[in-house]
Amino acid sequence: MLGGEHDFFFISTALLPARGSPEERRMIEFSRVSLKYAATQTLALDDLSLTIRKGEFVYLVGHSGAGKSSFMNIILKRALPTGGEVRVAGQPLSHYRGRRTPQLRRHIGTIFQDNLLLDHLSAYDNVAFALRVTGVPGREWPGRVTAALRTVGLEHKQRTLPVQLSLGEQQRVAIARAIVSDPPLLLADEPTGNLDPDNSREVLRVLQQVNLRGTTVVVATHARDLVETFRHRTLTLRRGRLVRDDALGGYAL
Ligand SMILES: Nc1ncnc2c1ncn2[C@@H]1O[C@H](COP(=O)(O)OP(=O)(O)OP(=O)(O)O)[C@@H](O)[C@H]1O
Repeated sequence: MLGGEHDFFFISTALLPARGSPEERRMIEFSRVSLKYAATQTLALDDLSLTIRKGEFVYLVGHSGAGKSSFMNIILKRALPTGGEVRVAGQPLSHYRGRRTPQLRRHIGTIFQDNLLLDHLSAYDNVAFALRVTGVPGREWPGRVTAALRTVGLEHKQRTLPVQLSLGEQQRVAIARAIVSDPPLLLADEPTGNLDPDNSREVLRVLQQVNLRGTTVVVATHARDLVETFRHRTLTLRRGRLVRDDALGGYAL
């Protein structure tokens, strides 16, 4: 799948690395990136350099305030770096200005804590909503939505409203919504924040399954037990700097 159907991410070819080159296998590249929030003069990211390759599953860990959400927000262009360069799928983020910003976001699935479901829509309609906003033809919705809900084990709850679902189920609907458009990149910020251990492990299993289908997955988390149980490369941030990069995983805080 990599390099196949995910190629649609590569919009402008003029600026892109040559096919098959090491550069082409990179999904996220931060080169000496800084982010200072103007209002508070907080240096949230400090000269941060790192690379995440296509198809990787990576944890981002660090104490509260270490810069994990800021890292995600830069990738989504919710925050602009005050220094350095960021590339996503080989494309400099500066390429996605103005009306191109939605093009970028359309190809990145997000699972954020504040990513609430729409209360008045069923699980099915919440997931279909993601296809509607990305312009997928209506005839494709039933098959894709059902498949996404099946992936998260909720095929039988398609017509259920969020209020009638448990927190864990709601989180799984949010995951289905994030993966239904088959994004090449999935960013999850504390995806198990409000969940009990069983539901947290279930969410991790689903994210791993999505990763096995070719999606690059980045998970920011405080959940030490999950990082230790489901081992993947783990990047540790401290005060906006990368202080550890453990290829074999492990929680070193
Ligand atoms: N919009 C903002 N304006 C000003 N400062 C901010 C803003 N967002 C974050 N910060 C500050 O930037 C630093 C990094 O915050 P960030 O949210 O990236 O950390 P985090 O690692 O995600 O923390 P947590 O684990 O608590 O979610 C913190 O000092 C925070 O107070």
